Amino acid sequence: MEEYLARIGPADEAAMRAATERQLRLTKPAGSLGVLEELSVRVAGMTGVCPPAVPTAAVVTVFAADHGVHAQGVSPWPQEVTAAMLANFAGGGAAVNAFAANNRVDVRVVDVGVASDVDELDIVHAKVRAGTRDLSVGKALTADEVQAAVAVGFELACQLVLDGYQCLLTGDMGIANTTASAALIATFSGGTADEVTGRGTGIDDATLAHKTEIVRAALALHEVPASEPLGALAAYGGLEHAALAGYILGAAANKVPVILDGVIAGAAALVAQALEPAVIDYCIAGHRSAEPGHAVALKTLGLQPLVDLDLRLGEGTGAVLAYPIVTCAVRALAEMATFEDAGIEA
Ligand SMILES: O=C(O)c1ccc[n+]([C@@H]2O[C@H](COP(=O)([O-])O)[C@@H](O)[C@H]2O)c1
Ligand SMILES: Cc1cc2nc[nH]c2cc1C
Repeated sequence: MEEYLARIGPADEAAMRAATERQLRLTKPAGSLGVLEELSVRVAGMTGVCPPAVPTAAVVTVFAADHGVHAQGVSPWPQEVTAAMLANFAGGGAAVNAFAANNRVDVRVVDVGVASDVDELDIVHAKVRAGTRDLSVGKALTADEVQAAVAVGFELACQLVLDGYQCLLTGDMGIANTTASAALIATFSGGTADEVTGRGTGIDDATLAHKTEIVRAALALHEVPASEPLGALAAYGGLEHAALAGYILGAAANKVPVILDGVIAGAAALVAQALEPAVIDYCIAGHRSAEPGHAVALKTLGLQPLVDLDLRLGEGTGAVLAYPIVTCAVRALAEMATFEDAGIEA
């Protein structure tokens, strides 16, 4: 872990200054591209280059895992749906596949902790254990399991950058993972169980009240302070959250932008931020999920979401939807004429 964190430094100030100055010379009124201007400056800072290369090679990695807390009746869906959806991702039939095809984003699928074995050839088999233990009765993971899952995400991010990807997107699949997300978000934001617990895939009022009680009791049982991010992963899981935290750290270590999806990615990013605050310099919030804990997470992360369309699917759909906004922002900075080029008196 120390070795991973030592590789992460803050964004490049000189590249950001150059990008801010270049934005003023492009053929448009200053500030008229709104949030896209700031986004392009941030990408210059991440990559250390002005103007940065347009990140046309992008990949969304869907980390999948199961959750012992499913036994408490916190999700309306059977656990087997996690494994079934892995086969669907591999077959190209999920929403994330459709969005990715539309936006020319590659899809990688990783089994980091699915309860049953998925035999698909087209997925990365990196199972740390077959689902977490129930976070409502004890620790979800051991310290070694946390470390192993973080390493899966970090090492994969490094490999993807070696493969030529210039932008990494987060995705997740795991029935019951909005419960673990809520506990993690409460830990790092200081929010209450009521504020961070939501309907996930879609539960009724009675199940929401029960799920909120599970989160409240788990927070009281484990009492992990925000200063112990690995302890929080051990207490609540999940294996996909740990792998996502590693993946986000890996993107930052390689100076590559990482576009975050919804509430699961938000929870994982909070873990990464607690481990190394500079990681946020490399994070772009793709969207704001309808799950209430996500807005709380984004506030603590200090990130403004690019898209807000009431999505609450996961899989990386919100990140893939936001990706062309990122390429437009960078392409404008890189390819627009300056007033000088165009012979326009500014
Ligand atoms: O990305 C989000 O913000 C999001 C919000 C609600 C649900 N999900 C997805 O739904 C699953 C978890 O929902 P649940 O109700 O089983 O906890 C998991 O596969 C997530 O990818 C994802
Ligand atoms: C069908 C289905 C697809 C999903 N994709 C991400 N989470 C999901 C949960 C369900 C239930």
